[in-house]
Amino acid sequence: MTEPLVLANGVTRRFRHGDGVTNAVLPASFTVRDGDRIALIGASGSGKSTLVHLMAGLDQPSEGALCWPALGPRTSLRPEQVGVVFQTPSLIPTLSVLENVELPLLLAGREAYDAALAALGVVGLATLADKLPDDLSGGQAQRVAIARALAVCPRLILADEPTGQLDQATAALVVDGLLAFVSSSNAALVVATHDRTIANRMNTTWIMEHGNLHVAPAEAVA
Ligand SMILES: Nc1ncnc2c1ncn2[C@@H]1O[C@H](COP(=O)(O)OP(=O)(O)OP(=O)(O)O)[C@@H](O)[C@H]1O
Repeated sequence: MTEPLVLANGVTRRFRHGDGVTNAVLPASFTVRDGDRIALIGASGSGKSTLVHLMAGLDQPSEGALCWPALGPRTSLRPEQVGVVFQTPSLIPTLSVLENVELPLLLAGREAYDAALAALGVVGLATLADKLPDDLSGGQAQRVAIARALAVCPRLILADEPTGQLDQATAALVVDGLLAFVSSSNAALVVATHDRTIANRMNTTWIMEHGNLHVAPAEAVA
């Protein structure tokens, strides 16, 4: 078996504010492997985004061990090893669709044009390459954000409520784009979502409840 992409053992995240403390993630242990398709579901405020940020290396645990055995150290994860898609697409308005998708490739010193066009093709938007973000619908903009995260071919895609602002039909298209990519590359996908329809399209469901993560038993961190 190949090394896990993410390995967590007893990971917590606490936020202090004034005299109070929020336990956003209580001790959580889990593994993410190539090809996994995980839905992370739970009520608002249950800790999903906090967990996604930890898995992306955007944040660090208060306690516990979190590592990326197959990917390398936390500081080297993005954008090439781990692609992150947020609820709002945050495209650069003065760049074309294609240029937005090319950006992480150029920053990584890689060939950009063909890879960006291919990523747009995966999400069904190659014909919009020359448009500006303002010319796109919300769903199209989100699919461009997905193409931008996928263009570098990361082995792990983390999507935090990627369809939170979209109607059901558009949300399905966005998920089609994500699944098309992971099917073609064997990348792992973790999607935080309130939407059971989307969760049902993944092959594993993790449940967050008041900071408690319910998953299959995890491997111990060596
Ligand atoms: N930077 C922060 N500072 C203080 N508290 C925070 C911070 N980030 C998150 N929290 C708190 O941690 C808890 C979990 O928040 P989180 O955003 O992870 O939940 P969520 O399940 O993603 O919610 P939603 O579905 O509404 O996005 C909440 O009580 C939230 O207020």
